[in-house]
Amino acid sequence: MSQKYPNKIALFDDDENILIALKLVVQKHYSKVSMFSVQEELLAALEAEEYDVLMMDMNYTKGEVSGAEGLSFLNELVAKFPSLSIVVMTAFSEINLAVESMKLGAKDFVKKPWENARLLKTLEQVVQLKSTTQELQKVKAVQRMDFVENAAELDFGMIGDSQVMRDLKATIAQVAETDANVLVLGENGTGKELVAKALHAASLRKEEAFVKIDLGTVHEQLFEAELFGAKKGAYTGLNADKEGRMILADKGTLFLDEIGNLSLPLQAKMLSVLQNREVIAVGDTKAKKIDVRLIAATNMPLEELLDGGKFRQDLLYRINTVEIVLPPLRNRREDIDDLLHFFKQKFIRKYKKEAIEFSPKAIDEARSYSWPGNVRELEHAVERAVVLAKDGVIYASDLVNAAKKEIYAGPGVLANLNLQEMEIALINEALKVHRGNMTKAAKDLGLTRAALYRRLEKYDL
Ligand SMILES: Nc1ncnc2c1ncn2[C@@H]1O[C@H](COP(=O)(O)OP(=O)(O)OP(=O)(O)O)[C@@H](O)[C@H]1O
Repeated sequence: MSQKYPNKIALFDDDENILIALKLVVQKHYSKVSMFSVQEELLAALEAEEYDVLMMDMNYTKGEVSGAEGLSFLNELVAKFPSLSIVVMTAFSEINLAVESMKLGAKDFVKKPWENARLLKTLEQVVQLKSTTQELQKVKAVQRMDFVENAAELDFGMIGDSQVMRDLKATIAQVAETDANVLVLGENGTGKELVAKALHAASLRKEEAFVKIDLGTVHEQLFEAELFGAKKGAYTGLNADKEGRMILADKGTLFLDEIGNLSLPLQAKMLSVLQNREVIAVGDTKAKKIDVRLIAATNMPLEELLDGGKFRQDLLYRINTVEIVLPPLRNRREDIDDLLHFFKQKFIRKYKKEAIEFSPKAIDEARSYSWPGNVRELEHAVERAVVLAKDGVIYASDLVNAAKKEIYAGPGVLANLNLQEMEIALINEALKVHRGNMTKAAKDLGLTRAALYRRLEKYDL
């Protein structure tokens, strides 16, 4: 290295001799190197100006050997300065401490006594990694904004670079221009509607209407009037002709969501409309021709849909010329990071917030969480975390734990309906979320501290 890197490096050790020895090695290669031996001074300096890398000794307190104090200080630094890259120094025998530090968010470690060349190599790699990540993030952020604005030309506004997502985008591009009917399958919140819109936006019908009908919410008796329209006076209270939504979709795309909810009699009606490509409004005698591209979606697996004759096979064959299956988020975890950052930026803009970062632990936990509500759950979790974020950091407890808690209390997902067992489960969950903090757990549970203690005793928790 002949030239100096323009990066700012902070060195932290309570042994001044070590600090000086370190500085002598590092300052030849970096334009600014500062030494700190007192925690408070280091914190003040990091707050006052931005450093790129901090190299810190994990056993900085004289006589302190467990490293616990070092870990807790590291934790504080990671949370307070998420964009600072931290390299820890540990004694040769303390590989566990180095591993623990990396888990908490340190970028690398150097063993003491150190070899100069190795130490500089580590530092150089960390600095380079940091600038590459920053560059990539910038490029990606710009690209993503374009995706949203130019969905059809670019990436359909669909975030995710996993193999599954790449294949999906290729399929969309391939199928969109044909007029083939498409059936989109996937759990709730996996992005089925987004796929339907992408198909429309990339199709030759993109200038025409995209009409969504949620079959889960259309009232059985109003189905025909809603879909096919109704003539004035066809039923009490109808004082003017009512345009059916299928007519609105003429020449465009009709998106039938929750197709699995359609009753058998309505399936028969739908089938005849699709076969004849015409609808008859309620109270009318004349049929109207319609030209729609049909996209249907359901969160039921196909076998379940067909199980026990709940869904007509002939209708299925009409709507599933092409099938697109969206896997749950837990099966494409590579997309989680991209989604987290995308939604964070989206909500920072929406709520006009200053820069916000995720703590490394928040990202780690988000990567391993199962996201039963898929992308929608992740989007909501990030939105809530952005709104509530303090000091520009989203912690794991604000993101994943909060999401888990919401799911836990949500309807239809309870493991069982036994009140006592649910009470125990909720108490355990609250204690976990608040890391054993009784006051906060009690508040969340809607109990006084005393009432919580009584229950802990009662259930022997
Ligand atoms: N790959 C993705 N990139 C960006 N946003 C996504 C992605 N997938 C889903 N979303 C967003 O997640 C939310 C849920 O997606 P969408 O409504 O398309 O899911 P869905 O499968 O149709 O859900 P449901 O079955 O509950 O109707 C939407 O806000 C959508 O924009």
